[in-house]
Amino acid sequence: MSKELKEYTLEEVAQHNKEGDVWIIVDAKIYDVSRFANMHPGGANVLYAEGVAGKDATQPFFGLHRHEVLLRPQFQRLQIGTVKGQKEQIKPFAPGDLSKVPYAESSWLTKGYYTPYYTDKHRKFQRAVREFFVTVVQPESDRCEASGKKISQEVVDKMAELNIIAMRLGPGKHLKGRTLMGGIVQPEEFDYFYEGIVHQELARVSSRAVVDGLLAGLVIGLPPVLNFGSEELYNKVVPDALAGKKYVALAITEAFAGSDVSGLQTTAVRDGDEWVITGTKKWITNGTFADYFTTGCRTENGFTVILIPRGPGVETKQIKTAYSSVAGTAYVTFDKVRVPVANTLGPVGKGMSVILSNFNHERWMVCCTAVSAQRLIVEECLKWSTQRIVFGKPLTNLAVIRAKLAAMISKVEAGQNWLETITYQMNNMNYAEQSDRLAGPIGLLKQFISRSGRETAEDATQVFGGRALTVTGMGKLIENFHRTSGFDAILAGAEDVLGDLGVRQAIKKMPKNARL
Ligand code: HEM
Repeated sequence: MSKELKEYTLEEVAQHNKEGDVWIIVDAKIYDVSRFANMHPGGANVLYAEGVAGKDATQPFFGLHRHEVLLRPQFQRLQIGTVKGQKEQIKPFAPGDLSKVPYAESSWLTKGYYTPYYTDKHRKFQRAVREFFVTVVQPESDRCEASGKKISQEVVDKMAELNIIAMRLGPGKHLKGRTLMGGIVQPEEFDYFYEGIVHQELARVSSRAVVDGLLAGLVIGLPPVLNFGSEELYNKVVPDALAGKKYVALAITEAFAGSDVSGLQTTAVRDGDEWVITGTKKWITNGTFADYFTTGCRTENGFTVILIPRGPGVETKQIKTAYSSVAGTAYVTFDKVRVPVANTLGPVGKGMSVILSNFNHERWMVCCTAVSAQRLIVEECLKWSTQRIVFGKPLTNLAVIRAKLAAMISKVEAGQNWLETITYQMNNMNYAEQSDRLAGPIGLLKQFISRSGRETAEDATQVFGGRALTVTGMGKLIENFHRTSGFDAILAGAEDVLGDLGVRQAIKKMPKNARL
């Protein structure tokens, strides 16, 4: 703040206690709200009340506002001084800083705790990623969550510069020769723990819809091109996609069939060197702005995946969903779209294995973002229940509130620890081993995390009360999480189906001679 701030005694502040001349103290800072009172969203009279006008209103203030209110430039300007002999206690975080609230960070990021998985390089990487997300992505994320507009090209370009888009696809040949996060980690060292950090940090600063809007379609739609496309197709599509210049969506689900991929009705009929594709796709993340659609099609001898560029015959329509339209969720129609046969991804008729190969990574990614979003809710609830005074005491004095906190902390810690065990397995297994041994555990983990998320959303709503029902204000993160955590239970495979998959895989592996 550039203007000179004077020091005043409590007695001096107390003189300014009436309409037209009101000062208040919040955390040792003195605000002249005389002119602001009539514009105050909470009304003028609350500022003239006894115990507020001319007084230290820190406690009631934090019962009604998030700290960020005071950091907005238009309100910072209201500060005229500080209280003599007092120092502010509630300081904003520097971008990149870790929270000191218990359980607000994973244990590997908490001072005094140890980890078998992460190194100091992971820590350095995490700090850089958080700093970037907090300074560049978060403000844009907040804007786009509210407006429903696509994330700006400027932010996408900055992400591409650091190769964050490429890193969201995990370790692999697509990272070769790239400078990752300014060179903190070399492409050949980049493991799934690094990738997990990117997903988890993204979910700390973004709503569920923004996590998806920030090119989640590409993260799930590009791997079939990377792994199954011809070299020519790879060169045509991948560099532009990873540079954030072209967007990709995975177009599998239909109104006719979701988790039951074999029931799809979009058809591709061969005509010389071209496929002619007709059908519709629903719930396609990033579909409204995608340039390419990695599309599941029914072909003569089975199911085939084909990359369809946006062009004649391709139409996309925004679907209104419970979360923000920043995710670009679309209804896509293909009307006799002609695509070169060279755009086929994997063998004709063997598309199921192309799609299935994608699922584990996608589900693991949802586990990363979902568990991180839950952790943020735990932090919100811990902060709120210690600062909120009811019947003269903090909310944490109530055993019923502490029981809710215990439940949500246990769930997030269980999810995180299981996630890290699976991530470690992914680092040590080749692709075939991962498919064989991890599809079941990842399905079960995703079921556990998404179910825990909804339970935590319910508990958090009870902790925050009415504040959890408004889109802005104290409980805004709880409201958003409560409204959108259900997406984790559906996208990338419905929760119940995935739980069942885990059990079916286990049954398949039961030893023939196992008996009680
Ligand atoms: C520098 C001083 C203050 C500023 C800049 C300020 C600003 C705001 C803003 C922006 C809101 C809208 C809600 C939000 O965005 O969180 C709000 C709401 C409100 N404010 Fe203030 N405020 C100040 C002081 C106070 C004080 C001292 C009180 C009373 C003790 C108060 C009582 C309220 C109430 C009752 C609401 C409505 C809360 C709700 O809808 O839940 N404000 N204020």
